[in-house]
Amino acid sequence: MYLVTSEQMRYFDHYTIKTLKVPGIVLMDHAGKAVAEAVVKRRAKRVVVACGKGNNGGDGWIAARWLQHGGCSVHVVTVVDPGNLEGDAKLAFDMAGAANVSWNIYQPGDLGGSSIELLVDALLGTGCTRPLAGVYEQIVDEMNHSGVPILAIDVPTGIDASTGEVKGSAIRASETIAMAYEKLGTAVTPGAIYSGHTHVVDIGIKAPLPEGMASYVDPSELRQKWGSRDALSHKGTFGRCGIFVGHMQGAAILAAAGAARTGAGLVVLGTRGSISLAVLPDYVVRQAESPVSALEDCQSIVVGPGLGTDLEPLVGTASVDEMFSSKRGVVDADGLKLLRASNGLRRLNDGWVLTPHPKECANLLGWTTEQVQRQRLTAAMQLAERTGAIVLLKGYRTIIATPAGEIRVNPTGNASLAVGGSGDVLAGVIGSLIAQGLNGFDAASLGAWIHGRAGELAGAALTPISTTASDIVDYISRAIVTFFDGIGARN
Ligand SMILES: NC(=O)C1=CN([C@@H]2O[C@H](COP(=O)(O)OP(=O)(O)OC[C@H]3O[C@@H](n4cnc5c(N)ncnc54)[C@H](O)[C@@H]3O)[C@@H](O)[C@H]2O)[C@@H](O)CC1
Ligand SMILES: [K+]
Repeated sequence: MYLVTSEQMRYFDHYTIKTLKVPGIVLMDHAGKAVAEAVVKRRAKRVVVACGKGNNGGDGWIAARWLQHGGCSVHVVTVVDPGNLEGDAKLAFDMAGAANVSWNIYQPGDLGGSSIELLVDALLGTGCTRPLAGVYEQIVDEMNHSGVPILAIDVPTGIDASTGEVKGSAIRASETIAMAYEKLGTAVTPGAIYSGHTHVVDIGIKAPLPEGMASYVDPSELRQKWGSRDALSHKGTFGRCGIFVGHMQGAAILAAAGAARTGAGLVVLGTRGSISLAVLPDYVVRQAESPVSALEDCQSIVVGPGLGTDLEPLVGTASVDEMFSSKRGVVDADGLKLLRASNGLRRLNDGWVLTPHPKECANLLGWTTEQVQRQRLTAAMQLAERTGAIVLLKGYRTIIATPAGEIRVNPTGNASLAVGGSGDVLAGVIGSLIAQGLNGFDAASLGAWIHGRAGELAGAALTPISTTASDIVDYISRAIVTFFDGIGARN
């Protein structure tokens, strides 16, 4: 399911109107009618539509006309004098006016009526380019404080439709009706939190799609790239995934369990010391002065889970430098510190996947954690560009970015994943997929999807409260079953 930026949406609108000769007002009529249908589905009878000055406002006027046509009690509050509307928005107002839709120019306090059942946000859409101020800020704050559910047209007002940034006030919608495509800014946080449930409606827009469009992680696309196992396969077919084992061995063992459950032919634990866990029948343990040499023959290496203080002796060593230059794998947790300490933020190849949480991402970029959380998409893209690696920025709606600027957003996962060790499991899952031959982008995307789905399933069975990282490992198999069935997939 594609996710589009404002600029891409403008191009699609333009192409449909200019090349396919579909008048803009026809598209707007489909948009407004779809909104009216969504309102009717919610059984709301008394509705107020708040309209702005652009085409998003035009969608609002059309929705109001259709609602009136269907017998709903609807009223429009507009922040601009309709006499100043232009183009299709003006036509939309004329149609609503001819149908006797009631309206007034917004005055603070207008939305206090206790009988309103639903507010429709048609203030700003993909054209919102700056923080809200003045009357827009006033009406948005009043709508948010009204206690009435809000249905947003296309994008909640105040959200940057391309990046998901919220620079000031913004509508907190319970539902968003997106025209033609969901906007990237409502798929990633913080924008996603403001959008509620997002539905996409077809309004007749069609255009050639540019290469490398952003999308949700899509099982139907990844199913073609992973998972088929014929009868002649053997453990060598599915790669060796090496895990660096530092002194916090539990974390590395969780990564190893994630790797094994996701199908690596062999999981190799490389350690400088001894491994105290008595029996580990599923893994090969190799001891060597340098864990890098112990994992020399592995197709992927997971560096970080549980590395702890074992990090210092590795910093700046030739074997670590050589590993980052020539190998592929996953760098997580303390591995990210090792990466930073070894020649600064060096350039890697895109067979490496970095899996920072927001604070680790902030440390790598020299930002604050709050800055990363405000600009998650930009942060992930910048880190990928600077390092040359794939970046998976953890958190709700995990973002996966390539150095070339490609983006995927993971739709799976819930609060069950917010537990110690969960990230170690994810690192192992991705390392395993790289060992099996997936490229870094696909491995990170599929790994995030499987890990998130395993968390959802574990949480559903055990409650998110008592789900542990080991439970997430135990549910990986069931997540893989749903991956192949399409159950639980967003699209
Ligand atoms: N033909 C089309 O282009 C179609 C557009 N559609 C709708 O139109 C929307 C995009 O329309 P527009 O490009 O007119 O954009 P908007 O309706 O989002 O508004 C843009 C206007 O608001 C102003 N503005 C930007 N940021 C502001 C702020 N913070 N405070 C106050 N004013 C601000 C801009 O200067 C511009 O005048 C989409 O989101 C969608 O809802 C749909 O009806 C489908 C067809
Ligand atoms: K809107």
